[in-house]
Formats: sequence, C-alpha cells, structure tokens
Amino acid sequence: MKFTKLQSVGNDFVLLDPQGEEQDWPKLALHMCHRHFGAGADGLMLILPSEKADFRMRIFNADGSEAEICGNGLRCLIHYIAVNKLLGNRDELSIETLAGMRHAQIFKDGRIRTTMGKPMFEAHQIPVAAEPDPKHYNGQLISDFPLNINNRRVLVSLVSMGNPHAIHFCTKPVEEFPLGEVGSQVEIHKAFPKRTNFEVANILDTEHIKVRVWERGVGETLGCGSGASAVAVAAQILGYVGKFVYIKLPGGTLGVEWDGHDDVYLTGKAEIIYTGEWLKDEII
Ligand SMILES: N[C@H](CCC[C@H](N)C(=O)O)C(=O)O
Repeated sequence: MKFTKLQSVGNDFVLLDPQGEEQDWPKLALHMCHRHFGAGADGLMLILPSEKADFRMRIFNADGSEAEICGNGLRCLIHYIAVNKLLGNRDELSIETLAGMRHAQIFKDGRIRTTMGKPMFEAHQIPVAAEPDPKHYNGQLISDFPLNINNRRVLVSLVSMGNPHAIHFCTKPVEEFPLGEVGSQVEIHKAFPKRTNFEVANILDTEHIKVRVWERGVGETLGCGSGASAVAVAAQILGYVGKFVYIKLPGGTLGVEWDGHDDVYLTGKAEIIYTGEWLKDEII
C-alpha cells in the first residue's frame, strides 16, 4: 500500500488514498505511526471523495483515536492535492472534515491559508464535564478554569476548534514548563470526557506568542494548527494580542487571523518528505 509522508511545522503525517478500500484505520494508524516499528508519524490521514466538497479528510492520532480536525494535517492534504494536480491548477478548494467544511487558498509562494471554523466556548462544546459556574461564562471564554495536577494548580482557558483545547498562559519561557508531566495529566483529566489537547503559551508581544503543545492521542508535538488557532483566539479575547498573531512553535511559526466573531484563518506551508510503500501486514 503506497503512502505519502508530509509535515508542517514539524507535525508529521502519513497520507493514504484508500481508493474505496476499507481497513481498520485506528489499528493501522497505531501501526504506521509507531516511530520504530512503523513509518513514524503524529497521525494518519485519509484523502476520500466527498459529495459536499472537493475532498473529505479523516485524521487518526498516533494512538488510533480519530480527531474532528487537524489544522496542520489539513494544510498537508491541500499541499498533496496541489502537487499532484488533483484539481488541476485550482488555487481555492474545499475539504469536508468531521468538524465541518473547511476552505483553502493556495498562494504561489507555497503558503496555504485555511479556514478553521468558528471557535466554540460553551462547556458542552469543548466538552468540559465539570460545569463551571454559569454566571462567569454563559457562552463566553471559560478562562482560569482550575485543574489540580499532581498537587499543582493549573489554570486553563478552554476553546474548541472542533477539537478540544485547554490553554495555560504562563509568564515563564515555555521551554521551562514541565509539559510531559502536566500535559499527560491534563489530556486525560476527568473534566474532559473526550480528553483534550493542552497548550502552554507565553505572550511575547501583541503579535507573537510562543507555544508548546501536548496533543491528545499523540503527546508533545513540534506544532499543532488547531492548537495555534485556539491559543490565538483565547489570547485575543483576554486582550493580550490583536486580530493577527504569529504563533511560534518548536517546529516553526504559523499565522492566525480572527475577526473576533467568525472563522479563524490559519496560514502556513507544508512539505512532502517522501513517498513509501507499506509492506507490513502484522499488527504490533
Ligand atoms: N491531536 C489532535 C488532532 C491533531 C491536531 C493537530 N495536529 C493540528 O494540527 O491541529 C486531537 O486529537 O484533537
């Protein structure tokens, strides 16, 4: 089975075109994403036909769980479509995802600008099980939500980009944050019935935020597009940044725009690293 390996800001994926074939995708994702016994990736993506859009995308995390959306994966899929001229030379296209329709523009310099949908803030949309006190929130950003992690009180803001994000703003450099210890616990905290992605963010100035990410179903990644979007949205609502912000991740920088009401726009590049053939048939 042929596959293509792609990356964007160091978030890497194997992409398959199943051509109508059905497989145990969660198990195959677990298998193919393994860094030693497999091809190695943060996720497995499928490019599929769609009746509502140019193509449909499915994304499975390295642990086999299926996610609603993946910002970097979306950009990688669009880059794959452009390089392989699956839509000729069209520079605008639409992709159907579990989180809804997403639209993209491809620029001549290789940048790809995608919609990331409208951010959601209601407790049931995150979802967060422990109802925060409604008088504080009623549809506004749930900020300073307290989590007790190994006797450390971690305050997070909660944003859904179709997938859940818990964001901790800190004043120290993000490199000093114990992301492995804290992120692994936040991901599976009982407050999040669907688990959550976790971002630690340090505001550099009104246009730049430094971020590290512990991804649901993956662990620490070098970049996360939906995470970058969620951080930019929360930071704007909290008054830290304006409507356009650069999110500096360990694997690279993404641009996020949000007018405060409608769709978030995410801009970055993507790269095909290699194509390969999957020859293994046994499961780990
Ligand atoms: N781990 C994420 C999916 C991948 C998101 C990330 N790679 C991105 O670029 O948005 C989740 O389970 O919600």
